[in-house]
Amino acid sequence: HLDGRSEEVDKETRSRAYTWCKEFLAGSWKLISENDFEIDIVSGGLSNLLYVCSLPEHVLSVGDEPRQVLLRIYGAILQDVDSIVLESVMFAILAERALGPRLYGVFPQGRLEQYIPSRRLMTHELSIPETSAEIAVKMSRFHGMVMPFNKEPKWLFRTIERYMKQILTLKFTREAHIKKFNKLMKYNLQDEMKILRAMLEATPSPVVFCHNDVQEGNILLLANQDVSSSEKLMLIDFEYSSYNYRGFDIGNHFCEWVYDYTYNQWPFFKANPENYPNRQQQLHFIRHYLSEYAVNNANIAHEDQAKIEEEMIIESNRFALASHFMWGLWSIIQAKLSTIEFGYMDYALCRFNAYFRQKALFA
Ligand SMILES: CN(C)c1cc[n+](Cc2ccc(CCc3ccccc3)cc2)cc1
Repeated sequence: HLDGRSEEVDKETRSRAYTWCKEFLAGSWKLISENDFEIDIVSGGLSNLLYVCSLPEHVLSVGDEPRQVLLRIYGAILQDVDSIVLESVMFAILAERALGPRLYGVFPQGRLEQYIPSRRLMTHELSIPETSAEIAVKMSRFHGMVMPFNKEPKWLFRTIERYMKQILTLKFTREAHIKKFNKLMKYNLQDEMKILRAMLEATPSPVVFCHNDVQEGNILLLANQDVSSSEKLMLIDFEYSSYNYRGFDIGNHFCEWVYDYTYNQWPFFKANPENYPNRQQQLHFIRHYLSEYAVNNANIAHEDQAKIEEEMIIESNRFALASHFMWGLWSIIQAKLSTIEFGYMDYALCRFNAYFRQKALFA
């Protein structure tokens, strides 16, 4: 946009947004005219459309109404209604417990959220010690929450089984896909799924409320926080959160140190396997994760603490296998279904190669 103005928001959206803000927000939002109402596009993704709505400078606040809000309009990809309901309940509870953005309005087409001046983290920032320590504490707080959802740890293998079933029905036509798909099928993934399930059933891991996608794109770096603050980050995007094994959230996060999704040429991701956290970096994360609990039972003896840390390293690295396996399957499906320009089949191959390398180390 040559003149630096953000792209125009279409009239229809503008007027719906104005009405939602007028009806759901209090104070000066009721007093402004549609002309005064300011709205800019934040992201026009496929799943959700995001806009920032603002009061104009010359309109004074009446009370403590927010001067800016994030308008989320649920995208064309109609997720089933009950997953929207569940996700909205989850978002509202996390908001009330200050573990996520505030929630100002909920309606069938979308919702009004706190607009948080921030940027998303980049892959290379995950390994910065202070950043990694704060991610561990935020994950630990997330895991400490009691949520009104099913507490049976079904999500992991139900999801893997669902993806596996979908894959068996897929028919690839593009030559490039067929070659890679056949390579993947040589891995005999159905037998491998049984081996993985047996290994994880033998790996104790507490069932907690997991985020399930703690990657750089889902971690906000809050603006105007001073550098030394340990409250600089916020976990967002809870659409895949569920009760699940603690080890999955930690192991999956460790895997995400390797994959940079901002690579701007084919296959649009860059894998750096050498970036997977080493033992010292894993211990750093796990110690900060546990420090959140330690406040409660400070009297853990030194050697017990060392034993707990050692077991968590094994637990996390075994569940990292489930992350490779699940997102590898997910990516094969996306190679068929998605219209986004991304090397999903290459990504799947990458994750399964990592799976077999990691298995040789930690199985
Ligand atoms: C469904 N879910 C919670 C996940 C699915 C896949 N992954 C791994 C992953 C993450 C991001 C991507 C890249 C998606 C993308 C596609 C096009 C352009 C930029 C990013 C691929 C695989 C994590 C979580």
